Amino acid sequence: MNYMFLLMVTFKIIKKKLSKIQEAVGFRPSHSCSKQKVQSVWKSKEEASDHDGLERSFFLRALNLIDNSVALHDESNPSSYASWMMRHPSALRCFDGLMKGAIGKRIVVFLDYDGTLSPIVNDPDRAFMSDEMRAAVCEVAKCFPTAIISGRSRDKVKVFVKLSNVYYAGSHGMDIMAPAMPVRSSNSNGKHYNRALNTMDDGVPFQPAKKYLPAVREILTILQSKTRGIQGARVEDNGFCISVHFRQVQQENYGILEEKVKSVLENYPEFCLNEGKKVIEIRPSIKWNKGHALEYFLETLGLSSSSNILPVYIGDDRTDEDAFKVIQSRGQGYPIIVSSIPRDTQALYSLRDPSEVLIFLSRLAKISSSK
Ligand SMILES: O=P(O)(O)OC[C@H]1O[C@H](O[C@H]2O[C@H](CO)[C@@H](O)[C@H](O)[C@H]2O)[C@H](O)[C@@H](O)[C@@H]1O
Repeated sequence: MNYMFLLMVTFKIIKKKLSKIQEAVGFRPSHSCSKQKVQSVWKSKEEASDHDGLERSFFLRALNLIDNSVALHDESNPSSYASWMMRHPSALRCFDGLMKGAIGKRIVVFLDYDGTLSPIVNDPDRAFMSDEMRAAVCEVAKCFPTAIISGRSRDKVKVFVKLSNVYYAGSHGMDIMAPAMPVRSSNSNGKHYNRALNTMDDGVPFQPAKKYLPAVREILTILQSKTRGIQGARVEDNGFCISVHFRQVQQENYGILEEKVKSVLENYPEFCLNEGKKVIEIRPSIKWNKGHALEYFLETLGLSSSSNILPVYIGDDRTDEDAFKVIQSRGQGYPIIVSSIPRDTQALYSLRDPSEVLIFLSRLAKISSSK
């Protein structure tokens, strides 16, 4: 009796908390997004993840709500997040179905870093992943070939992840350390692909933008000096790409910063700009992205032409859409977006935030070890 009462009170508190968060996030239907709206949606997500994400995750974890679809149902605005979730259902809610679909197939796991394995934070140098997350990724990698594909430099993401049994690609896939030779896999015999990868050999680098490296270095130096006067602006060396962060820049200086970056790039026509989460990303204009990196890994793993492979890709950023598209066009695999707001995406499934990614990965590892 007391237990029931306690449970009801806790549930009410959480419901109240969640509705406050939903208000703060300002859910909007994705189908009616104009360019302007898309930008403000991104802004809302930033605010939500910065202020409310951790608190909400704490509450969900405290209740051990693995399937939170009920708690997330927005009754006052059924056309927004709830309808988006109908089109991009929770990968946790669908977990059993997804695993049924994976029987007899070889799962290969691809993970983005920022916003997926680690929460978005103000200081890019402090975007640490939790020990829990590291352990979950490690367990997954023992069961399935696993690669991290990040916009960061490969070295930096490796320093954050600190695992030796995963493959790494940095610079949005332009710096890959791939398996030295196709990995021979055991016949899955109708079971999940569970070839353990306990250690990683040195691998072979693949760097399709290598010839642009001297220009990247030049641009980096120029940008560092040109943006020095803008308080909060930060230039990050991502190997073959550069990030100019404006998360801590006063809003009235956004335009000035953007103009400076654009003026530098006028002298480097072979480079292009993309906007990420409060970051301008500069990269060589070559036809190579996270989707190509995914295909490259499959190729070097010796799995590319296999009809029964099942790539699972989890990511939260616009650059991850290229990988989602590849999975969609292969017609095999699970593209999963990490988002707490409706977004236009090629992903088929969703997870709200890194805390849900953690639960998903933990379940994935358990499923395999229980086979
Ligand atoms: O492909 P990713 O691994 O997701 O990398 C994309 C960018 O992630 C990082 O920036 C983002 O996360 C930071 C830390 O949470 C945050 O401060 C920043 O505002 C976000 O944009 C990274 O620092 C960038 O270089 C990557 O391009």
